Amino acid sequence: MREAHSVEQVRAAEAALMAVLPEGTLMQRAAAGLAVTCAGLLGRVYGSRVVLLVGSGDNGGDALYAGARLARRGARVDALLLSPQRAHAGGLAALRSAGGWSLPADAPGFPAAAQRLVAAADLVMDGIVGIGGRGGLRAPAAELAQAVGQAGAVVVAVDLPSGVDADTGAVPAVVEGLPSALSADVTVTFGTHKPGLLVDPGAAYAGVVELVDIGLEPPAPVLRAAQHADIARLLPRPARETDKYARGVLGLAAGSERYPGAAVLATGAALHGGAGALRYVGPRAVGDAVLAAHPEVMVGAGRVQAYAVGPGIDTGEEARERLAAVLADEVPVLVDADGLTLLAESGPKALRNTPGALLTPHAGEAVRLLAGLGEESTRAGVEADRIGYARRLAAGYAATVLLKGSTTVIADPRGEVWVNPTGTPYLATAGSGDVLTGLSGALLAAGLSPTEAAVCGAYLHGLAGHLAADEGAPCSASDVLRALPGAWHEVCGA
Ligand SMILES: NC(=O)C1=CN([C@@H]2O[C@H](COP(=O)(O)OP(=O)(O)OC[C@H]3O[C@@H](n4cnc5c(N)ncnc54)[C@H](O)[C@@H]3O)[C@@H](O)[C@H]2O)[C@@H](O)CC1
Ligand SMILES: [K+]
Repeated sequence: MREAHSVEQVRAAEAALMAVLPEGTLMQRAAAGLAVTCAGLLGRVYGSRVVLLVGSGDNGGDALYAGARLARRGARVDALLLSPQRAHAGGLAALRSAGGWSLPADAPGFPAAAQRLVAAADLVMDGIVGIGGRGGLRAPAAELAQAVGQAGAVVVAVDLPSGVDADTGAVPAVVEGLPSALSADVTVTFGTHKPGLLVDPGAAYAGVVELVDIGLEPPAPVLRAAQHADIARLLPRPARETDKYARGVLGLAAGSERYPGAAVLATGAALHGGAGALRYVGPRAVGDAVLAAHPEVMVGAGRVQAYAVGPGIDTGEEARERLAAVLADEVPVLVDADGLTLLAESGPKALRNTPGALLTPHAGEAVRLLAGLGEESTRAGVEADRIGYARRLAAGYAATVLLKGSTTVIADPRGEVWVNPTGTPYLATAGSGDVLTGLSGALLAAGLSPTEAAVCGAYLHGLAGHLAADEGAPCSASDVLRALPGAWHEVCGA
């Protein structure tokens, strides 16, 4: 499990540790880990060319001390001092005594000289700002970031890519064609992950994230991201004596005569979700289409362990009755798509008899659900603060909320938040949500909690998206569906 802590939590944990350690210990631990990663990326340190982008705070100090370690091993290290008067004094002295060079930003001819050094570098270390950064890159850092992007060097961000908001992953808009954040191949982060490394757009800037343990003992995380092993532990596996009913039966109320495809896709995905059986509940003609595609499905109402309701059911009176019938069954329920639009009309009271609910809105549906709580919002507002809105919805509806998007965020009513690390833009395709609903619904029926079903469903769905788009070709929701068994194999080690 990857865990992320807020800047405030990191600062508090750092203060507690610094109170009992000799001064400078934490920075030395950070710099040592950073230098090891950089040396690994360089392969041969002796004779390599390393450029440090050094800002005015301790993030620059980390870069300078790590640069000193590489210089001692024979690398040519040049530090570009973006705030020459405020560069970390101890770090700069260490670099110089190790044989490294520095070039202050106020030196004559700095821009051209700095760009030449960047163009010739094997590795660039971004120590402009870390958790103390506010807002995006400014001149001259923004010009350098552009030069770094055009150079062939490996880019290593120190703690987090400069310009990325550590707590939210937000990256300010591009100004005058210059990047507002540095794009890294590898980020070496200290003590714990920062939320901005796990949430887009920040996550996309961070590249591969490596964690260096510096001994921090932070409290409960503000954000979690599951890994293969976490998902493998949660996924249902049939025991020897199990029968199909013990494995869980999912009731699926999806599709309408207008949108039969949603039912077929959701059913197909549910058959790959680990439940023992599936009951389709809906119009006769849609049931026939479902049966034609998936003969293993039972058609018609009956006893189920969980329901998934909503994709393609439409929003008329008949759909309202279907949703009400599902919610009256008092089993855990997943509500998606049209089901969410209808739920938003009645607000959280419609879920009062439900033992556990999972809501899976995209940003537009989230706006409707928020209106059901009496809160006005916009799509853009939700996109810009995904974690905050997912939390508010989870608390307001007393349900787990899976907010779909470039980074899918899952919040539970207690305020715990997960981000899904496996997403891909290829999943932004018609019917993709129906696949997620069927899959997560089946996991719910198999006995996972709404939050576990959301975390595992989003994870497998994302992996399947990657597998389906493996050749870089656009894929359809049906391709994602076909890739689901491959995603299970990947997670469970086949
Ligand atoms: N907190 C910890 O536990 C540890 C922190 N360390 C390092 O210290 C960093 C935090 O250091 P600081 O608190 O000094 O803060 P930073 O070095 O992240 O940045 C703060 C400095 O940057 C300036 N600044 C802020 N936004 C800017 C922008 N957009 N453009 C240009 N300059 C900007 C500020 O005026 C301030 O001088 C961490 O990210 C990490 O790299 C490590 O040395 C080890 C331990
Ligand atoms: K940085």
